[in-house]
Amino acid sequence: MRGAMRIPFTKMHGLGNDFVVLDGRNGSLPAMSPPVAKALADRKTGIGCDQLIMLEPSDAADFRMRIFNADGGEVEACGNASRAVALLHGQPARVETSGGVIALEPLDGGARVDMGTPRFGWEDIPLAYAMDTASMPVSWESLENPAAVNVGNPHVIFFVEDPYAVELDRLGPLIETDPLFPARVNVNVASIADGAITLRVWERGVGLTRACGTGACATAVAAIAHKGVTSPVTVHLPGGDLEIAWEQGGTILMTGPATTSFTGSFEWSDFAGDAT
Ligand SMILES: N[C@@H](CCC[C@H](N)C(=O)O)C(=O)O
Repeated sequence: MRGAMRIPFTKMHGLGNDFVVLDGRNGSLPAMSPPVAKALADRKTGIGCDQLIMLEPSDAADFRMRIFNADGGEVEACGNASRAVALLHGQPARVETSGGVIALEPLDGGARVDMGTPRFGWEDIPLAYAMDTASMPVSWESLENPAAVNVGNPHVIFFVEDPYAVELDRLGPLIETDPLFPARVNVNVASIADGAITLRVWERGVGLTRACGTGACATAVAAIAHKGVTSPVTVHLPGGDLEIAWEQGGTILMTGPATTSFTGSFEWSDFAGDAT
């Protein structure tokens, strides 16, 4: 068993989607694992967050960002955390994620992030079998014919009259875990009015969040590609607004705020036990 090891953290959020960020860019931190991430994310017995973000050295970019959902699962991308990390880093950077290399540009009070190129192939989402991802021939009660887009992580998008009339807390988990999505999926319900998008998201591995950056990117891309919406587009989320720009064949630019809430430290063995 190791001796005491105190780990500093920064608590941050993007539009109320909140993160515990552990800065191991100099290689100083012990290895993160799903059970430790889940314990730290617990809002009653841990620090509490939607995503645990671990920064590590990288051979492919300026540093690496690893993303763990509150359920402990490691995932490929997180738009809001990317802006938070841009704020923390304080200068432009290329960042390796398991969903691809993204580019951060800090702005006053937030950041612009190049989230890379969206993918539309059914194998890219991934789906369990071939189908049209512009209007999928599937439904869950009143939610039907979603679009699917992978923006580093997998999303389905239902365009509806009123996203706030959808029982997303009940339907979200059914869709997230449907066998059609072998990697599970993030579930977006959106409406379009006056050239802008209103969006709510059931996040894979978390549940309802106040905002989802990749959800905003995926929904904006689907709206531009399939619904005639013009880029750039404002996406209204429960926690606030993001601006998303995308042209066919190009990369997605996401602009929005990020905030540091507080800093602190914890004892590694309180969360990792004897695992290290
Ligand atoms: N909150 C995030 C998305 C985090 C990952 C997502 N829940 C997944 O499982 O893919 C964002 O701002 O993009």
